[in-house]
Amino acid sequence: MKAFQDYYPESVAHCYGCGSRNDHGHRIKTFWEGEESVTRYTPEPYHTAVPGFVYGGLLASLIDCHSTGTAAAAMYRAEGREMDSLPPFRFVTGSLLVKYLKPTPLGVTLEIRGRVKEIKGRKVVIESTVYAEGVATASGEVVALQMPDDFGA
Ligand SMILES: CCCCC/C=C\C/C=C\C/C=C\C/C=C\CCCC(=O)SCCNC(=O)CCNC(=O)[C@H](O)C(C)(C)COP(=O)(O)OP(=O)(O)OC[C@H]1O[C@@H](n2cnc3c(N)ncnc32)[C@H](O)[C@@H]1OP(=O)(O)O
Repeated sequence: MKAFQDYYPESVAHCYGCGSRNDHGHRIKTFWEGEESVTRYTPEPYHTAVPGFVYGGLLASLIDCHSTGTAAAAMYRAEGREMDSLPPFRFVTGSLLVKYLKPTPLGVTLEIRGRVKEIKGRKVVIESTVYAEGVATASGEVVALQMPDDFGA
């Protein structure tokens, strides 16, 4: 089964969090499970905050890219379109709010689960939660915006 990120065109697949063409990045893979999107990721020992626990910046990065990918996939779903149909939906992060609920242990596979909170025009709001062995350790809200044609101009 193809992940959301496998549909990103090669020309924009360089993102540190989710680009398949970034050898140094996290290269997350996200899939639908019913109404929720799911990413599974196992942090490396060097992703340490204090010994035994995951660095919060990594968790923010995972929530960010999990949520922007979910935003794009949700927009395709809302319009009843296949994810390889044109024109592509490209989303960037407008805002990212992370709440660290409990220390996140290293050495286990994390599960990030996302839900669509709102779709309005070019804006999609996604709520995502990080689970470690079934315990919610961080939650986030991402406002994702369709990338303007003049992005970076
Ligand atoms: C399933 C996939 C299928 C295939 C997909 C195909 C292709 C995918 C292609 C590429 C994927 C590429 C990369 C991977 C994806 C993500 C990468 C990870 C995330 C990042 O690492 S990405 C870098 C960090 N990111 C930036 O570098 C953004 C810099 N910034 C801007 O480029 C503009 O600032 C922008 C575009 C954000 C907004 O500009 P704009 O002109 O479009 O906005 P506008 O004024 O029209 O507002 C419209 C509505 O958004 C609300 N709104 C506006 N700005 C907001 C904000 N900041 N926070 C919260 N809400 C905001 C307004 O309040 C209004 O809301 P309302 O309608 O409710 O009033």
